[in-house]
Amino acid sequence: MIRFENVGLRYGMGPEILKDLSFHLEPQSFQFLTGPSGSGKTSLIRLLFMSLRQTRGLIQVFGHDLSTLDKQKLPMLRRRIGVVFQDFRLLDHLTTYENVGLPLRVAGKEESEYRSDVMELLKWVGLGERMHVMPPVLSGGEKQRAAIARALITRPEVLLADEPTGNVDPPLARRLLRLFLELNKLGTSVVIATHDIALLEQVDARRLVLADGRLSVFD
Ligand SMILES: Nc1ncnc2c1ncn2[C@@H]1O[C@H](COP(=O)(O)OP(=O)(O)OP(=O)(O)O)[C@@H](O)[C@H]1O
Repeated sequence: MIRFENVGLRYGMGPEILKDLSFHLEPQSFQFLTGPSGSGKTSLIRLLFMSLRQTRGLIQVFGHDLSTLDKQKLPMLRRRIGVVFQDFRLLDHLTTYENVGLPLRVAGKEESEYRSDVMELLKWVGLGERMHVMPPVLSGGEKQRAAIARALITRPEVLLADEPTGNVDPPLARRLLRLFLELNKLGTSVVIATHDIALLEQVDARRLVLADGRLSVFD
């Protein structure tokens, strides 16, 4: 589904922060991405989402080699990947409902086509009662779930989540984890970047571990 071969990354003229990364994200797989602060988890998520270009090596996404891909095809590939950023990136002037529906609106869909899907998804993440309020009045955990719902509304084949439990208490973190596992059972490949040990210990899942720029994979 997504394949890395000897991928390296440096920012500008700085040192190489990711070195010789080689791994494969399989369809319907579930994995944690972990490693100390500053080890490059967010950078790797950005490479997977194609919002950052590798400085060397090969990245194949859904069978397309990114170094030779026509740039106009990027949005089409990105639509198949959902991403939850560490800072949520919700639009404060739109309601929760509108934020979650936005990816479909941008893709040219009519509201009547997606209204019931958005409402159902918001209920699934426990925000059924909060859909008409603006993000500034949502709690950290509610914002997190709104960002997750927005990432899922396009039914992506891969979900990337960067520290999705960074702003929530342990019971909510467990609920979010259950949500990701449920999503994975429905067929989505899930990558959760985290250094939350308590979260990692709850599931016996594949681990991608970054340290000193290198990646070790524990199946
Ligand atoms: N835009 C950038 N320009 C230059 N250096 C950057 C940039 N973004 C990240 N870095 C550097 O790359 C390294 C990896 O950062 P990254 O944010 O990917 O790590 P992380 O594992 O996600 O960290 P954390 O767990 O603290 O969020 C760090 O040394 C960081 O300073």
